[in-house]
Amino acid sequence: MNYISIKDINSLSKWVKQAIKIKKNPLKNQSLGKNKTLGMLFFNPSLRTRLSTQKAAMNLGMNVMVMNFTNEGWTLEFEDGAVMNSGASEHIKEAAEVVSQYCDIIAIRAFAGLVDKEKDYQETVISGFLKYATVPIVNMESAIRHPLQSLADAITMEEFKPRHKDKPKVVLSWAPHPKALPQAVANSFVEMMQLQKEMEFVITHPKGYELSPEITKDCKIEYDQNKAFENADFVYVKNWSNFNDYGKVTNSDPNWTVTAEKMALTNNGKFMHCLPVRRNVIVSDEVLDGENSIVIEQANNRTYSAQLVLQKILKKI
Ligand SMILES: NCCC[C@H](NC(=O)CCC(=O)O)C(=O)O
Ligand SMILES: NC(=O)OP(=O)(O)O
Repeated sequence: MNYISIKDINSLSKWVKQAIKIKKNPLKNQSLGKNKTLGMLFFNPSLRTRLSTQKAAMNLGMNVMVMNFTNEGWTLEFEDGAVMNSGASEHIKEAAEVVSQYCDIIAIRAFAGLVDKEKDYQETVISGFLKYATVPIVNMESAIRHPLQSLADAITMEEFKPRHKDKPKVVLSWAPHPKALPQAVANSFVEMMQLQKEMEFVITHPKGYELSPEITKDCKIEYDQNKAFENADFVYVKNWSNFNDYGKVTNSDPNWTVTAEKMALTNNGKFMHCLPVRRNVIVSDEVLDGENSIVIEQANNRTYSAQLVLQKILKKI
């Protein structure tokens, strides 16, 4: 079993319930991972994913090895048949198979390059590991997906959803950012929301910032952010760079920053963000520090999302 996308989950509601159960007693399965090794490979920076996944593995009694490829690993080649006479030192064929000798599960973080859309949307790095590794693979944010995040988001929404409402309203809102960021978090949030039967879902972003139609399918898009926020129970905020004009920042309109005035349009809505977040660019201090901000609980739930995934894989190996 691999965990590459939220679609690897057979029943989201069951998984969310199981994760909430783990949260109540996280050390219950401390012998499940005994003498098993998790290898965590990072091609990009991380705070939450690195520590929460490591913590999850420790809760299961696993050993953990972390390797940072940004400055420690050999540069890898992913193309079959490449003549490796410049740049990359090692082919993914050997690298993935070698890491598989030392690890029982391999977790990988490899962001989108945001230069070559086709390469990114083919998931070159994680697909290379899937092809050549001989052990299960866990996605810690690939070019186009962040399924450990969206599982933690689902857990958090289950904990905070208003109990009196049949169909809570959830809004995914784009917000400005100075740098070009991947679409992965937004893509996975959308894919997770498509599995939520009991929630109303709206995406809001400036015109031209549409995510891949293969991801959003028939999701409702509302270009008026204020209108989208009306009566919302959860506002999930994230910047992503342009998918059409690929990887470009074509809009940095501060009117899209989430402020207390905008949150006042909601149904006492909760503010969510995967973090790290740029204060007073994505969201005002007032909202982020306010009592409806649930970003810290979201980050806390990353441990239980990772622990559930590792637990399920460990039971199969
Ligand atoms: N893993 C959570 C988000 C990671 C990444 N954010 C960032 O790179 C933000 C960096 C900055 O604000 O400089 C993203 O959007 O995919
Ligand atoms: N939310 C998240 O994945 O954070 P890190 O990038 O710090 O791991």
